[in-house]
Amino acid sequence: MTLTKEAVHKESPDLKEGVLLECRDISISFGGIRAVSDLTFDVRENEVYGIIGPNGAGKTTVFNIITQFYKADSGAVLFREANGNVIDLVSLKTPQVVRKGLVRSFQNIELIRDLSLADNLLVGAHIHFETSVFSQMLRLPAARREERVLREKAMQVLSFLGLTDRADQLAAGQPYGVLKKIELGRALLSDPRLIILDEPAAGLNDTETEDLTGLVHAIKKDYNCSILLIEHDMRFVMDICQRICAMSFGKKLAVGTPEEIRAHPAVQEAYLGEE
Ligand SMILES: Nc1ncnc2c1ncn2[C@@H]1O[C@H](COP(=O)(O)OP(=O)(O)OP(=O)(O)O)[C@@H](O)[C@H]1O
Repeated sequence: MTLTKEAVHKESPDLKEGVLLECRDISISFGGIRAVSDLTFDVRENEVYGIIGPNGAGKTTVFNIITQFYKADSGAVLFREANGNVIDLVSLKTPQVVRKGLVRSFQNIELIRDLSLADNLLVGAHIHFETSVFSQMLRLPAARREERVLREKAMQVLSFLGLTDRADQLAAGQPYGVLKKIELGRALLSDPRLIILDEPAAGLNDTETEDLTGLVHAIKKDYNCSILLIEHDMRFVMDICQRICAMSFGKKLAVGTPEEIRAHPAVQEAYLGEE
């Protein structure tokens, strides 16, 4: 029996129209510390959404809960798949979450210095291979075909990033801004529905940060995906996000547009200084 779209929705957890991801009442404790406490927020389709908060507010823990690296003590992480079906990610393991189109890029760049930028893009793409490890090892035709398609896709991503000229250059010795772009490129290679970025502007100079702002806008438009980010650089967050969730001590202080967050008294007190 084939299920109609309506039937799939009926059996799925409920998610508001236009919402891609919702963390619903998520909580987690480590020992006696409640790192995240009954937190609810949602990210819409094709939205850039920021999470801000002082050190230890629980931001990274939220990312770890979304990607199922940590299992929440309670709550749900609802996600709309490409076919419209809504699932609770809590029932999945991290690699399965990645296959659903949620990709995370880390604050620490993890590139292989002695590989070209193109090859660095392809590292990690193996998770999306359809062919078996066996056929990849034996380099059977199907595996070779798949590798060729991925390589072409990597070249498209490099072109999008403005790095075609550097495709064959080693990662070693590249400017930090270029390495950061390759990190982002890895996420793009996997047809993401949601890209999760941990402090993408950390360590970038002003020009590189401006460049990244343009790139995030272009990703949203050309790849038609959403971006969820943690960032301490307030100017960058305010420039780039449609909505922001401000956290403090594991709890939500406020959600709103950059203007609303900037003007929110509790947020001013917590992060921006009372002035
Ligand atoms: N695996 C863990 N074991 C024990 N405590 C943890 C663990 N992960 C996070 N915590 C605690 O949870 C709290 C929230 O940490 P988290 O790293 O999420 O904060 P953050 O907002 O990302 O901070 P920062 O901006 O400094 O990265 C902190 O008190 C931290 O020590």
